[in-house]
Amino acid sequence: MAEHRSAPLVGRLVVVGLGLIGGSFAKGLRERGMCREVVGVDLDAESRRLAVQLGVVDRCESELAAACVGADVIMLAVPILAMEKVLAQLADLDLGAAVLTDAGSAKGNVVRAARRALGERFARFVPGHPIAGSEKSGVEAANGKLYRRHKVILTPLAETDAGALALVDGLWRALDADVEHMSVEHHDEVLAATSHLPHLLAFGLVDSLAHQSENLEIFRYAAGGFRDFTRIAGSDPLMWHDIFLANREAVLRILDRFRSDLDVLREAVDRGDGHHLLGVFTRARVAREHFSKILAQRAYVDAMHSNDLIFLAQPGGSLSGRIRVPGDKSISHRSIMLGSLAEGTTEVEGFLEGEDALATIQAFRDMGVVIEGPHHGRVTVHGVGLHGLKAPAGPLYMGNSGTSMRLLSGLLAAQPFDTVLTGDPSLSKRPMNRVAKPLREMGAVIDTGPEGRPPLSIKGGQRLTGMHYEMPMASAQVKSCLLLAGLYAEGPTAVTEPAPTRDHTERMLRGFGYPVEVQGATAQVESGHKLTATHIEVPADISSAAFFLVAASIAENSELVLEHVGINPTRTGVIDILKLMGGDITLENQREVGGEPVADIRVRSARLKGIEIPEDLVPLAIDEFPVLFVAAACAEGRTVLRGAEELRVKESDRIQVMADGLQACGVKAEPTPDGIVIDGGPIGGGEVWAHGDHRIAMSFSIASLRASAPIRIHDCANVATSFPNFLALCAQVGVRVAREGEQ
Ligand SMILES: O=C(O)C1=C[C@@H](OP(=O)(O)O)[C@@H](O)[C@H](O)C1
Ligand SMILES: C=C(OP(=O)(O)O)C(=O)O
Repeated sequence: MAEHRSAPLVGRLVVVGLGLIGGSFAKGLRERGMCREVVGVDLDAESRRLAVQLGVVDRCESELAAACVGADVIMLAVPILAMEKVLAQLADLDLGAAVLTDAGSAKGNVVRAARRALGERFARFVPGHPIAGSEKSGVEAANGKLYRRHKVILTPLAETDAGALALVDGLWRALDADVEHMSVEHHDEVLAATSHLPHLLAFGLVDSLAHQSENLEIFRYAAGGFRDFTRIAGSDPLMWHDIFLANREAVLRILDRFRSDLDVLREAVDRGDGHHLLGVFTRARVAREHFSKILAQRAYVDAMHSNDLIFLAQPGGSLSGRIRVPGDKSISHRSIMLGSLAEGTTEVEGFLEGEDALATIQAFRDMGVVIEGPHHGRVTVHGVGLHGLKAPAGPLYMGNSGTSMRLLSGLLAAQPFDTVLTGDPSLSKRPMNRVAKPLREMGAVIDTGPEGRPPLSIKGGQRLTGMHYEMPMASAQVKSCLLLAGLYAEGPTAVTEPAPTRDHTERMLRGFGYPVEVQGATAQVESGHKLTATHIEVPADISSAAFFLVAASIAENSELVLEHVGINPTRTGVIDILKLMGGDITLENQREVGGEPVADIRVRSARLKGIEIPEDLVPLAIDEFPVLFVAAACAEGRTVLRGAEELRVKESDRIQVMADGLQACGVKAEPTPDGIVIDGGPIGGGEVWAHGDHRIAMSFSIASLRASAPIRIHDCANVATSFPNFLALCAQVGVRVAREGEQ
């Protein structure tokens, strides 16, 4: 590959210290033609000889003074405790307008030394730290690409010259590093925690075991954990000795904090407190997975590309086979919420391992609940009882999940501690007054962002009073929110809905032994009872199955069985609507599992026709409309939807976004304030935008089955919120959609 070359940024670069770090900096800039000349200085003659031989530098000098003549940039890459001496030597030289920078792993002491030594010239010193260690060392290991996609932290001070900073920043960027600027203090704290403390523990553990063991015999058995944990104890002792002396204050602060956590762990082991241990271990494991993802992304996601995950759907195809789509999202959320508030241990099976349900798990972990899993859909929730939640350390992040935020707001309004609920950009646009207002009527103290949007700040320690609330819109989230608040309120809390909505909360409360009275459109609870842990089997999500119900209906020669799908009558609107359109759908093997009806659903290709969708079916199919619009586009004649304004406040404005996408594919689709009018006809290919809405992304993937050319769908990452294995199941049954570039 041709090396990327540009006009030289600097005339003469001097690199002091030709180890891995300095050598790689010199070599990378030299290879890219960023300097007219690169001069190396090192005390070691062999390093100097090798540096020239390996093309790391143009020439070498043994004396600092000789090397620095005419220098434009001087990089100090010497051991950190040698920095002070080199800086003092530099102070005696005439450096003209040269810019100085360094690559030391601790910044506080280098900056102090530089300020002392350089006087006026301190403004031309740009402190830096490339985070790119390697087990290799020495100039022989110098690698011009070492810094590619690695973080480089610059810690400029108030007096640092802006031009000098821009120059050093530009050099690192020329090496494809991700440059960040932060304060000296922040740098040293962060590095003490993420790098210095782990090294101290690794060195300390190996040494401690080595001198305790009489004959070192134990190391013969020290495979796995020991080897992994102590890999970094193989690092350069002299270098680390320097780092700990240089960053002493920050290391001591983090070490003290860790020591007190370690004491708590010790006490838990001593007391046989498995609950505490499990709490620490499960939280740590999730945190570790989270970090690994962040780290992996750094390695694979090119900074040039944004986060736009594109699905490319190829035209045509037919479906066959039997599949089970992932667990029901609504039921998964509730299993964690009620399991956490129950007394005893709740086992959940079939749990949705999608980001929305994981956000709910994380929120309860943040409030001190020990939750094991999910592992292959199994989750174990160690309930803390209705009054056992603890104050979280920071805001609870709900990601993309409206259900998490709205249901939790009811529960949190009644807790003794304050909470703040935040979400991603999509959730941050969604209306929260629908829950905040009635909760305030019950005595809750809640602040929202502008126009009733997140974040929600909920004040703890309020006494809630039950009430009878007539909901202005048919929303299971609002109903559930108020019922959860009602578990803590004085007197009965009743909610009347204008039309039936999903009743998973009512069913599951009963499953946990909590009395719920339902009369007609009104559900009522009263405080003073308790939840008792139970076993929950989550059926497959009919909202996810819906994509395949439509897919197998519109694609020719298709027959598909969707196994173990939840067919709670408050959720089956999609089946009713497809049947009204002429769909060939049969329910087999109907049964009840843990209080929820379940069936295998067989669906075959059918000639669909347009219909006027009965308004009473709207709340029963609320999440399925995006894909039902695709069915309408493939149907003969006109389909009209009314009374569905709620679709405008989901993860996206689903009426507008679907209309835009269908139109882009040549379909006649006219949005109305509360619905849409779609005339069935041919579907072309096209470029569409999912606007971060999982259901839009999946709907256009399905539309491709009847398209005449590929459909390119932008912004699909959120498919993982509800249906993480969507693409794999598509491939399994014959829908030809994949991430762009992976076909
Ligand atoms: O209670 C629930 O689990 C849900 C209720 C519905 O929202 P609304 O109550 O806002 O209609 C639905 O759209 C959402 O996906 C899940
Ligand atoms: C509306 C949805 O979810 P939520 O409100 O939980 O974000 C959905 O999944 O379609």
